Amino acid sequence: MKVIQTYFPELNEQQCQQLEALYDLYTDWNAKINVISRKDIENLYLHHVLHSLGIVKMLRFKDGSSVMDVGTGGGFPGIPLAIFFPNVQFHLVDSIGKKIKVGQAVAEAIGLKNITFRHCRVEEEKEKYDFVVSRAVMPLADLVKLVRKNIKKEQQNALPNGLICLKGGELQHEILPFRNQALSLELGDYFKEEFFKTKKVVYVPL
Ligand SMILES: C[S@@+](CC[C@H](N)C(=O)[O-])C[C@H]1O[C@@H](n2cnc3c(N)ncnc32)[C@H](O)[C@@H]1O
Repeated sequence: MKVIQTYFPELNEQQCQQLEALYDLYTDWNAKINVISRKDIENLYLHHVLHSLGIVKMLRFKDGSSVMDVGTGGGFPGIPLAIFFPNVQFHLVDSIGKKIKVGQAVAEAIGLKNITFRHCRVEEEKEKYDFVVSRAVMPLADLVKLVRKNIKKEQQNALPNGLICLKGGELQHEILPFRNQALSLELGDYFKEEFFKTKKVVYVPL
């Protein structure tokens, strides 16, 4: 948890308490329904919470914005982002009902009010949002195809509406079709831990 406060000292007491509570909640839920690799639960804050907050380095969503997390699993990156941006509305979708149940239980336990959940495939979701976020769900080109319908026309943020993804490893070929519009950030430039050396945040306006 300390690592989160080191990089985001602006978090208030309520946000810190909510983040703090995640460890026990995910440890308990993960023992019943696997949403994080079991040996990785020890690294919850570094590998999952801080990684999710990497999206903040690309864009600070304006109050009143709406964001959909596609393939959220147990709530990443949606839950850490909903804690970080209490005045932004988040909608988390996943095609596996059991995983959505975990996210819902965690959000309820920490009293998150700015979050809704839906058990569905993103193909079925028709609502529109300012941004879509995602981690470890599908190749960029597939995601772009599926979520274009979910992006609002009206703009209110510092970047035009679009998709912001957390990606690892070699990305050149995935980004190629979008190279003229996409922006990518190396998370290693912001977070010094080894884990982030290969991690990137990619933005595609839609
Ligand atoms: C590897 S997990 C990643 C979960 C979470 N984003 C994380 O980083 O911990 C991929 C998730 O995407 C979901 N998923 C894959 N295709 C999907 C689709 N078409 N619509 C909704 N969810 C999908 C799967 O059910 C799975 O929970």
